[in-house]
Amino acid sequence: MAKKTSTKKTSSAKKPKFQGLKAFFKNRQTQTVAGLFLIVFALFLIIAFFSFFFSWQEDQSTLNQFADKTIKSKNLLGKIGTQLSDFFIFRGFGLAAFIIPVLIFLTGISILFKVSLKTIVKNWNWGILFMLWIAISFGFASNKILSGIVGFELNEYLQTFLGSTGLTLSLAFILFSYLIIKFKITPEKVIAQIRSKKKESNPVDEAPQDEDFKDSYPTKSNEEPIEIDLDTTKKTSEFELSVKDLKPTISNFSDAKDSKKEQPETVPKPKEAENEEVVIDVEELSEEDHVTENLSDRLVKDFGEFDPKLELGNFKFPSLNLLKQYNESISIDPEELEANKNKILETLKNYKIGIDKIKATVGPTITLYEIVPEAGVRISKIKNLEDDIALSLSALGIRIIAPIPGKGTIGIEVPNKKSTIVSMHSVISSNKFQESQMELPIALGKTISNETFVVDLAKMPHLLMAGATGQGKSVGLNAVLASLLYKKHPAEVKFILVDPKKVELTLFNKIERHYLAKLPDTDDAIITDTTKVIHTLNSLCIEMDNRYDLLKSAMVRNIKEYNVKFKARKLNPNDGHQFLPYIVLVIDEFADLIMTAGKEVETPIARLAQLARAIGIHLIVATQRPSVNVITGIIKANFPARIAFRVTSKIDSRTILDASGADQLIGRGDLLYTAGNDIQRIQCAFIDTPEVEKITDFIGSQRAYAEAYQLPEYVGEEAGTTLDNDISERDKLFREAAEVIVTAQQGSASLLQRKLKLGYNRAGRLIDQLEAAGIVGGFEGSKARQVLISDLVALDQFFENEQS
Ligand SMILES: Nc1ncnc2c1ncn2[C@@H]1O[C@H](COP(=O)(O)OP(=O)(O)OP(=O)(O)O)[C@@H](O)[C@H]1O
Repeated sequence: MAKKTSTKKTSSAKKPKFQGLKAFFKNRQTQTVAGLFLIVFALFLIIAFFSFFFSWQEDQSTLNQFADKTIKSKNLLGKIGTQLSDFFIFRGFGLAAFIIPVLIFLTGISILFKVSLKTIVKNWNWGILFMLWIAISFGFASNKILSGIVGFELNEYLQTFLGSTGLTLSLAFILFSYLIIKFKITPEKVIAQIRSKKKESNPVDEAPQDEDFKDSYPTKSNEEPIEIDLDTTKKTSEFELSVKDLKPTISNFSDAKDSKKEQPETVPKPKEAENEEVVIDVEELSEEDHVTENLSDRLVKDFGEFDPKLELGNFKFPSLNLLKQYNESISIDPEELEANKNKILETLKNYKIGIDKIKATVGPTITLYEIVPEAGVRISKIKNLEDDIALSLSALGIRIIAPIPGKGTIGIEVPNKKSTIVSMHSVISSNKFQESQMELPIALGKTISNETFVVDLAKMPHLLMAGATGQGKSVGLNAVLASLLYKKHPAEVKFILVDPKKVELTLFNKIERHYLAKLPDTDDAIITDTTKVIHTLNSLCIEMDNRYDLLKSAMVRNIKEYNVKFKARKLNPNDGHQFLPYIVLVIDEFADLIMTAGKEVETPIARLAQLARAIGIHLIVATQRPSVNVITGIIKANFPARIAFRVTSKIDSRTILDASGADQLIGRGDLLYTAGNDIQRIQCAFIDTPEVEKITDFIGSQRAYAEAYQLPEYVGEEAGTTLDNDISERDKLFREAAEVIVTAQQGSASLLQRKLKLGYNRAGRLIDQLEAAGIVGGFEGSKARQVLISDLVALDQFFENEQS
C-alpha cells in the first residue's frame, strides 16, 4: 500500500510539470511562432544553398576560419550560410539537400494550419527517401557538389555490392515503386490510358459511335459535357472517385445535354474539331525543333562543368600564418635623406649642373632620388657622372637611371643605411596577389615605391635568373615556388625540379604526389642526375608535341582555351583529351648542366623555350655563372624575362640583362627584373627554409594523388628497343589485359589502368608485353597504339596457336 501511494505521489508531482509544457506547445501563439520560425529558417536555408552553388569554391578557405572576422564569406547568408550549406550540400546530400528546407517549410506550414502530426511524419519519411534516392543517383556523376559526400559514398558502397548495372536497376525499381504507390498506378489503368491515347490519334472517323466517344475529343465542344459531369459529381462528393473512374457513356453524355440545353451543337461538329487539331499538329512540330540540344550543353546541364579540382576537392591551400611576419614599416631617417640630397647637389654643382627639383621615394632597401635638371642640361652628361656621384656618396649599390622611362626625370638610387626585410607574408597577403587573375602569378617582392610586384609566369613565358653565390637566388626561387603553391591547386600546376646541388629543393619532395611531375619508373621526383635531366627534357619535348596534337584536334590556340573547352565538356576524354595542368620546369644550377652535358641539354631547352609557351610549359633557369658559354645566344633569345641578383662584373650584368646595373646591386635579394623592355629594381621577398618546410609539410600531410604526374616515357638512344616475348615471364594479367585491349580496340596503358585497376608501371609493362606478342602495334606518341587483333575469337585463336 505504502508503495502504491508513493508512486501515485511521484506521478502526480510530475504531472503539472509536463502539463505545463504540453499547454505551452498547444498554445496557438507558440505554434504560430514556431511555424513562422520554421518557414523563415527554410527560406534562409534555400537562399544559403542557392548562394553556395555560386560561391562554394571561394568559400572553402573560410570554413575553418569561422571565428576569424577578417575573413569574409561570399555566401549571401554569411559564414553560417556557408557552414550550413557545406554541411547539408557538400558533406551531405548535394543538390538533393534542397529537399530539407522544403520539408522544413512544409512542416512550418503544417504547424501554422494545424495539420496532423501523422502527415508531417509522412512527409519527412517520403522526403528523406527521395533525397537519398537523388543523392545516390547523382553519385554516378562523380560530382560531389551534385551528390554530396553521403550520396557519393553510398553510391560507391552500393556499387561495390551491386555493380553499376545492379544499382541502376535498383534505383529504377525504387522510382517505379514510388510512382506506383504515389499515383496508384495499376496495369489496368495503364492499358486503359494507352487505349484512350490510340483513340485520340484518329478521333474523326470513330467520333460519335461508342462509349469512348468523350475521350476521343479533346476539343472545346467535348470538354463542356465533362464539366457538367464533374458538377454533378461535386454534388455527391462521397462518390467522387467512382464517378470519375466511370467511363463516360452515351447516356452520361445525353444527361449532360439535358442539363445544358444550349449544347446540342457539340456533337455534330467534327469539322471544327479537325481544324483545331491541325493547329495542334503545327505546334507539336515547332516543339520538336526546339529539342536540338548540343551534347556538350546537355552534359554541362546534367553534370555541371568539368571540375579538375574535384579529385582533391578537399585540398586546403596553405594558410598565411605559416609565413613569418617581420617589422616592415620603413623608417625614414630625415638626416640621412638630407645628407644624401646635399651630397648629390654638391657633386652635380661641381660639374656645373643646376637642379630645378629633387624628390625622394624611400623603398625597403633603397631610396630613389628623382632629379629634374635645369633646362638645357644634357642627360648624357649626368649619366657619365655615375661613378663620381657614387664616389661622393661613398656607398655601394648606386644606380643612375637617366632618364626614368616615361617620367622625364633622372633617378639616382641610393641604398638605405638600414634596410627593411620584405617578408613573403606581406607579398602573399597583399590584395594585388590575392586578387590577381593571372594564370601563374608570382609575388616577387616589392618595388622601390613599396608596392608589391606581381608578375605572370605564363606571360613571361620563361625566366632566366642569375646572380653570384649568396646574393639571394635560392630565396628567389623559393619565393617563386611558394607564390604558385599559395595560388594554384595541385590539379592546375605541376613542377619539375632539377637540383644538381642536391640540397636546395629537397624539401619539395614532400609534395611529390600533389605538385610534382616525374618520369615513369623513377624513384625521386627531384632530379639531381645529369642523365635523368636529359631524359626529362626530352620527355618534356614529347609532352609538348602531344599537347600540340591535342590543341590541334581541339582546334584551339593555347592551353587556356583548351582547358576552357575541356571544362565545358566539348572535348571527349575518349579521344585522349584531358585537363592540362601547367608545367613549370625549374633548373637550379644551369651552369653545371651545360658544363657536363652541353648540347644535349641546350637543344631540348631551346626547343622547349621556343615552342612551349602556348601549351603551358614554362621554364625557370637559374645560374651562378651568367657567362656567355652558359647563357648562350640561343638560350638568351628565348628567355625574354630575366632576373639579375648581384653579379661580380659588368660583363656578367650585360650577359644577363643586356645592360649594366646588376654589378651595382647590394645583394641580399636586391634584384633587377626585365621582361624585355625597361629594367625595374625590386627587393625580393624573403622566405627561409623553415617557412618552406612548413608549407610543404602542410601540403604533404593532405590527401594526394596516387602518384606524381607522369611524364611521357622517353627511351634514350642508348636504350635497346628490342622487346622480349618470353611467355613464362608474362604478367599474370596478360590474358585479361589482352581481352580488355581487343574488346575496346584501343591499345592504351591508361585503359588498362582503369579497367584492371593497375598502377601506371604495371600497365606500361603489360602494354610492352602485348606489343612484343604482336597484339598491339608500336608507340605512336599521344595516340593510342593500334590493336592488331580484331576480336575475342581471333584472340582465342591466337592463344591456342601460341600454346601449340
Ligand atoms: N630577399 C632577401 N631578403 C633578405 N635577405 C636575403 C634575401 N635573399 C637572400 N638573403 C640573404 O642572403 C643569404 C643567401 O641567400 P641565398 O641562399 O638565396 O643565396 P644564393 O644566391 O642561392 O647562394 P648560392 O648560389 O650559394 O646557393 C640568405 O641566407 C639570406 O640571409
